[in-house]
Formats: sequence, C-alpha cells, structure tokens
Amino acid sequence: MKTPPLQLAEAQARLLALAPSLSVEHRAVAECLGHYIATPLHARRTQPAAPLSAMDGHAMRAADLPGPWRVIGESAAGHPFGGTVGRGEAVRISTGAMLPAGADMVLLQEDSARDGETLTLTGEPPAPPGRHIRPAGMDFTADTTLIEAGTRIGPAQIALAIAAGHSHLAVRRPLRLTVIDSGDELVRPGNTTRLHQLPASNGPMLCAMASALPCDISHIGPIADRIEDLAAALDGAHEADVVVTSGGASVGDHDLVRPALEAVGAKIDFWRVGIKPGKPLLVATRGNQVIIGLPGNPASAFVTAFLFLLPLLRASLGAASPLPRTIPARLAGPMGPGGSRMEFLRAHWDGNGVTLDELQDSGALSPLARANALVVREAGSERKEGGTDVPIYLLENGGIA
Ligand SMILES: Nc1nc2c(c(=O)[nH]1)N[C@H]1C(S)=C(S)[C@@H](COP(=O)(O)OP(=O)(O)OC[C@H]3O[C@@H](n4cnc5c(N)ncnc54)[C@H](O)[C@@H]3O)O[C@H]1N2
Ligand code: MOO
Repeated sequence: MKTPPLQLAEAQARLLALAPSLSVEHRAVAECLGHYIATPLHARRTQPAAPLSAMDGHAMRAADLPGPWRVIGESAAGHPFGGTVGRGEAVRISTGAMLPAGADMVLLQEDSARDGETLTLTGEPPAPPGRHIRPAGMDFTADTTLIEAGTRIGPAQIALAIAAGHSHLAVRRPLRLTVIDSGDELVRPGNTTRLHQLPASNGPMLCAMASALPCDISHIGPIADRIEDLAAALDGAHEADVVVTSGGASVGDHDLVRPALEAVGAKIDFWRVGIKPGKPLLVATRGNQVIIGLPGNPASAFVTAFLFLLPLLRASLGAASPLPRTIPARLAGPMGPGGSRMEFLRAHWDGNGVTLDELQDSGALSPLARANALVVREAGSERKEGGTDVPIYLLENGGIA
C-alpha cells in the first residue's frame, strides 16, 4: 500500500469522519466535568428571579431624594421584606437581598448616616438611581439557551447548569480507550534496562494525555514484536471504542502493526501523513472501532496524539470543535526554511516570544518536557527572521486534552 502521504487537514477530516458515536446518558451535573454536553442547555429558571441589591445599604424610592427617610424594616439575603416601601420610607438591605416592592434605588451604607429609625443622605446618591440593583433576568431568563451542544463542561458550566435549575446533564457515555505499547526493546516502567532496552514510556504518556477526557482507559504492554502477540492484544481490546498503538507503524521488518491489524480483520483506512514528526501514522477500523497506530518515536507519538488521537476522542465524545487551534506568536529568533513535510517544532512560549528547542529529534523526550508549544512550520516555507509571527499550538497543561 504505497499511496502518497495525506496532508494534515485531509487526514484529520478522514479520521474524524470515523469517530464512533457514543450513546447519550444523563449524569449528575457535578460528575460532568470534562464531558461535552450532548444537547443545548436551556434555563429552567430566571436569574436573578427578582430584582436584587448588589450592595449593602438602604432601599427606597428615587423620587424621595434627598431624604431623609424613616427605616421601616429589613431585607436580607433569603429573608425578603414583606411590605411595600412608601413615600419617605426606606428598608435596610444587604447584598443579594430582594429589592422590596415600591423601591427603585439602593443608597450605599457609606453615603448615608443612620440614627435610630432616621436615615439621612451624607454622600452622593447612586447615578443612575438603579445602579446598585440587579434586575430580574440580568444573568439569564427561563427557556433561553445557555450552553450550546458540544461545549466542554468546566467549573463555570457546572455552576451555570446548577443555577439554571438542572440536576443532570445529557452527555455521551465514557469512551473505552485501550492503549498498547509494543516492541521487543521495551521494559515495564521501573524495571532494569539492559543496553538494548528502554522503559515503555509512550503508553503512560498517551494515557496521561487522554486522562482529563471522560474515558475508561486500559493500558496493555509492553508486548513483544510478534504478529500473534499484537493480534492477541487487539483481540482482547475488541470492546474498546478506540485502540491506540505506538511503534511498529513504519516500514521495517519488525513493524508489525499493519500485518497484525490485517490478522484481526481490521480495515486500514489510511497510512502516512505529510507531517514531521509523525509520518507513519496509521488509521484502521474494525466495525465501529477505530484503531490508530502512532509512530513509536516519543515526540512523534506525542504530536500525532495531539493532532489525531485527542481530536478523535473529543469528536466521539460530542465536542463541537474537536481539533486544536493555533494562535499567532512572535518568533524570538530566526527559523530556518521548511522541508518536504509540515513540521511541529517543540518550543517554549514565554508570553512574549516563542523559542524553538535546539533538539528537534523525534526520538528525544527532554525537549518535549521543556516545551509548552508546538511551532507550525509549513512544508517548503522560507526562512523567517526573529519578530515574525508564526502559528503555534499551545500545550496547555502539558498537552492534556
Ligand atoms: N527506512 C525508513 N525508516 C524509517 C522511516 C521511513 O520512512 N523509512 N520512518 C521513520 C519515522 S518518520 C519514524 S517516526 C519512525 C517510526 O517508526 P515506528 O512507528 O515503526 O516505530 P518503532 O520503529 O517501533 O520505534 C521507533 C522508536 O520509538 C521507540 N519506541 C517505540 N515504542 C515505544 C514506547 N512505547 N515507549 C518508548 N519508546 C518507544 C523505539 O524504541 C524506537 O526507538 O520510523 C523511522 N524509520
Ligand atoms: O516522522 Mo518521524 O515521526 O520523523 O520521527
């Protein structure tokens, strides 16, 4: 199968079109952190339900300025004043308390003096008079759409959904993700390594990248470079929605992912993308299951997980915008010309400029751990001087989705 590599956008579109669709379930709001809401969220109530005071002071009629007033009662948060404020009357009011009927102004405590039941103006009245009043529906009104379908649920969305009167939200069921490490040179993390060996670090890295998404993750391996062993691992993962392997995706005699996929009846959708690192990326399907074969080099595995695996997981989980987005950033120094593939250079952005790491070998992990950004260098692009804007992907939280 020697077709030319796909371009990034085409490969991403092909992969996302395969995203397994997961059933929708209803989950307690507080347990929805990191999920994507499956249906638009409508407000079940109006907030504030009634006009509230935004400050501590006294409520009265603006028409009665400049006072004085006679204080006839109190409105505290959770304890509204039962009566109506009439001419020359005021009600003591606290922040968050309901504005009493008849009142249309809150005079700050600092701008008044109280002597028994008598209140006098000592400072400036509010301008306009309703300045310290939060009108009913200021935040939202019943039946309006508050959150669009496909939005990620974060702390603010949890608070908003609860404030809007919801106890449960419609979200996709957790995605079953199986991560497989394979290679004869790999040993379990923490075990002794001989000269020809190294610890299997890709699997734990990939699990960590997916950890903030609602996924049930199982990690298999490291397993040996044998078609039967890899096929057995793939068979064992038949219930997963998405399976991800790393290594063995290239053209060497021991690159067994493709034959193993064929052995378990998976259908290869595409292989190879014109990106660096990450060219040997492979995508296959088995029924509704999507299998992604990432290249083994650690930086290649990271970059392809960032550009392909995480978007696939987000799309399956119902994200409206599953792909990462670039932002422009100023190069701190010059950047050489682009090569034959689109590149994703490990870099550090300090909030002002972006500096490329000197070590860009896809086998190196230390630059990845130093990086908080990937600089995009287009294939065939010209050398760029320091001060030029380039597109970067920010690796927020180290690349966790
Ligand atoms: N003749 C060619 N050789 C290579 C090509 C090519 O087009 N022609 N492509 C190169 C590119 S680009 C990449 S990327 C690598 C990727 O190859 P594989 O996906 O087959 O990966 P492996 O060869 O199995 O491993 C590469 C490297 O990564 C280490 N590795 C693998 N798995 C893990 C793991 N779970 N944890 C940590 N490290 C891992 C492995 O030990 C190797 O050092 O192929 C080029 N070759
Ligand atoms: O494209 Mo590979 O991923 O150079 O290392």
